[in-house]
This record gives sequence, C-alpha cells and structure tokens, in this order.
Amino acid sequence: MSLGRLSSATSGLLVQSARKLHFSASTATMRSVVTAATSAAPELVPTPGTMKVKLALCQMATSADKVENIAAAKSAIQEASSSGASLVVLPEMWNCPYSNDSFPSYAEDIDAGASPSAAALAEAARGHAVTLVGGSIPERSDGKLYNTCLVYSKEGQLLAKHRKVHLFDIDIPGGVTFKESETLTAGQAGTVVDTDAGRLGIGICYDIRFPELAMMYTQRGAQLLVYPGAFNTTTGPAHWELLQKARAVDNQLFVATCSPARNPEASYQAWGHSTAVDPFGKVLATTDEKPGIVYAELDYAELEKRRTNMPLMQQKRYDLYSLLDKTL
Ligand SMILES: NC(=O)CCC(=O)C(=O)O
Repeated sequence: MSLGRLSSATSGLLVQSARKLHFSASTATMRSVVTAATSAAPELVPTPGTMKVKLALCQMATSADKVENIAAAKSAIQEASSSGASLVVLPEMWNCPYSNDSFPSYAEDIDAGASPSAAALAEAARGHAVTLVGGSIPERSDGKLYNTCLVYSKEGQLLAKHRKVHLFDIDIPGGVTFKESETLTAGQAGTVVDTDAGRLGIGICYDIRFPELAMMYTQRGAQLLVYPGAFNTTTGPAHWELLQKARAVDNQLFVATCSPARNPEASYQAWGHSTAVDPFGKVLATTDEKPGIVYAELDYAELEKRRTNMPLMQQKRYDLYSLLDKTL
C-alpha cells in the first residue's frame, strides 16, 4: 500500500491500523487468521480530513503516434489546470493504441528511468502544480509487460505505481473479444495513495468489475476510487455507468473513470463517457465518446454525511462474511 505523504500523526495512526489489517499469507498462520478475521469486523482505517477538490477527467484522443499522444496529454493537463482543476486524470493506455500488437512496442521501462511518458507526466504535474493520476501506459519491467498507472504529486514526485490487477480477458461472440494476458502480466498489489487531493484508491478499467478490490480500498480509508479505463461499445453501454454507481454506493465514496475518446479508425472502439459519481450514486458529470475534459467538484464531507445517514460500515455482518486483505 502506498501511503504517500502523510503528516506524521496521521501516518502513525495509519501504519498502526494497517498492521492490524495485515494478514500473513503463509500457510502456517493462515488458518487461525482466517478464523479470527471471519468473526470480527476489520478495523477501518479512518478517512483523512474533508476538503473540496476540483477534478478533471481528460478524455484524450489517442493515435498510433506516441510523440503526438505525449503532446496531447501535456496539453490536456495544462488546460485542466488553467480551468482550476487540482486533480487531473488521464485515460487507460493513453500513449498507444489499445491493442496487444501495440503494448510491446510502446512499452517503457519506468524503473530504469527510460520512460518519456513518465517523464512528461512528472514534468506536467510539477509545471502545473496538479495531483496527477497519469492514466496508464504499457510498462516493461524484468522482461514482463504491465498495464501501469503512475500517480504524481503537484511537486512532480512519483507517489504510487499501480499495475492492473485483473487482466481484461473476455470473449463475447459478436461483441468483443480481448485477451490482455497474451501480452501483459497482472499486478500483485492494490494501491491506496495519499495525495493533496485526498486518499485515492487506484484501479485500471477491468479492475472496476471486482467489488472486493474497491472494498479493500474502502477499508483502507479511500475517499475516491479512480479508474482510468477503456470500456468498449459492447460492454460500455451495458455496464460502464452501472459499475461506477455500484462501487460508489456499495462503498459510500466517490468514483471517477477516465476513458480515451473513441477513434473510429482504431481496432478497439473505446466507449468514452468519462464520468464522476458521488457517494449516493449520483452522476456528477459525464460526457459522450468525443475528446474533451469532464470537470466535477468533489466534496469529501459527503462521505461522512452519507455514512452517517446510512451506516452500512457499522451494519455489516462480519459474523457471516468478511473480506480478507492479503496485500498489505
Ligand atoms: N480495458 C479494459 O479493461 C476493458 C474492460 C471492459 O471493457 C469491460 O467490459 O470490463
């Protein structure tokens, strides 16, 4: 878990709570831990203080030209910042076409400092003083490829790196068939990161379909779940908004998604419709499939209000079920 930049007091509290949430995956200790975990409520990590955040979801047009895509990302971040956004989000796989043919050739080694896309994100975050959830790019690391999201502070410091945990492998005959696992490897950890724009839980696209990941982030005190994503014209109209509302209402927090704009020439037709949803399931802002920036005002006091009105977290029946967080 990336705890990011916490004040020392908050940090101590969180680390202590996080330790209590930690369950060893070793077989020797697993059985007794599972038994204990199923009978008691997990200790929820408190959410940080409330604040208002102006969010920008940059629904960029992407092409096969990486240099052009990087320029488009920089210009979208600049525009969002000029419009007063303090938290800016880019789409999934914004530096390349969304295709297994493209991922290997567009991949960059971030850890080796050989990533023009990451360098551009850091520079843009710092230059425009915004917290940046940098969508995702194909990452090359130790001979493997990942679908990776980088989160930067407004000083341009890398706060977190989330590798897509659930790979998009589906086959809907007559609709959409895609198998990310042909080229990509799944990440091994969830990502919750403290930023100047709140505590963010990060997922990438297909990750939104797994309520357990969102619940795990909620247990860690996330205020906003951010999913850079590229749904398609088959699953998009059926599930995109529904899933965002479900994650928001189940967990009583904000959810934001950011898609690439649809490119009629691309092999994969992105759904678009970048959206922000509030903790009561209300769509705060959305759009169609065309390029543009979606803005929303998030007031994190809304979490407390909704959780007080309807105390789901206290009403859970941990004597009947529980969520085991194995990755802390
Ligand atoms: N890029 C993705 O993970 C797409 C996920 C998707 O379209 C879905 O229906 O889920």
